[in-house]
Amino acid sequence: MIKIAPSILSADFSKLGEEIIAISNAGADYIHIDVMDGNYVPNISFGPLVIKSIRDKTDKIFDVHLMIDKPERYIKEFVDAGADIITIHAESTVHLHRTIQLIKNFDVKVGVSINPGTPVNNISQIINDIDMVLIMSVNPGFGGQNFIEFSIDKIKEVRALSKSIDIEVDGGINNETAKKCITAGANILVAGSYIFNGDYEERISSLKD
Ligand SMILES: O=C(CO)[C@@H](O)[C@H](O)COP(=O)(O)O
Ligand SMILES: [Fe+2]
Repeated sequence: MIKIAPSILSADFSKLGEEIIAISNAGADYIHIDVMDGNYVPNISFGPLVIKSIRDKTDKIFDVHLMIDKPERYIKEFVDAGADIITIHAESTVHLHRTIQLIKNFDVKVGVSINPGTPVNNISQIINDIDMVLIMSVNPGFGGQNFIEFSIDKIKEVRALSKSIDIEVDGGINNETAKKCITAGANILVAGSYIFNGDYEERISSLKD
């Protein structure tokens, strides 16, 4: 089953609540929430207070993608804000294994993401401890970038390590790149600009098809 996770980074922030409701009604499986600290990535988005304020707009899974340095400092805040899945970057913490255990101690799922320049090998040691691998198919920080083609090989590599793990792909996803990702073994697709720049329902079903 392919799941679609619209990234609200491309939503209209002036009416975020309405956007969450619209994207949920259009068939989103997850709501992908990009948290950026202006340090780990060269952009600043929003934090737990904003997430909390939209939590009651939908029952969909809140898929929180933390692009922040030392995410171990804020896990409790994101759990309290309503995160269902918390994904941290392998490059963002010195103590990856410890931070994974910290997240697992709360009742939420844990994902680990790797940037385009990070080899899959960097997460082979912890892959059996986590629920999801998030392959970044652009350099993190901004929506609307072009898909990096070698991400396809990385998806295949992760799928070879685990038949059952969730593999999410994030960055430059459209109906063409989606096909390649799914064929390579991904089962969750994040899409921001592709979905929010069109008819939400049509775009979500074109990704699923
Ligand atoms: O995490 C990120 C960017 O760092 C993403 O979730 C983007 O928001 C995806 O945007 P598109 O590439 O689909 O426009
Ligand atoms: Fe993301």
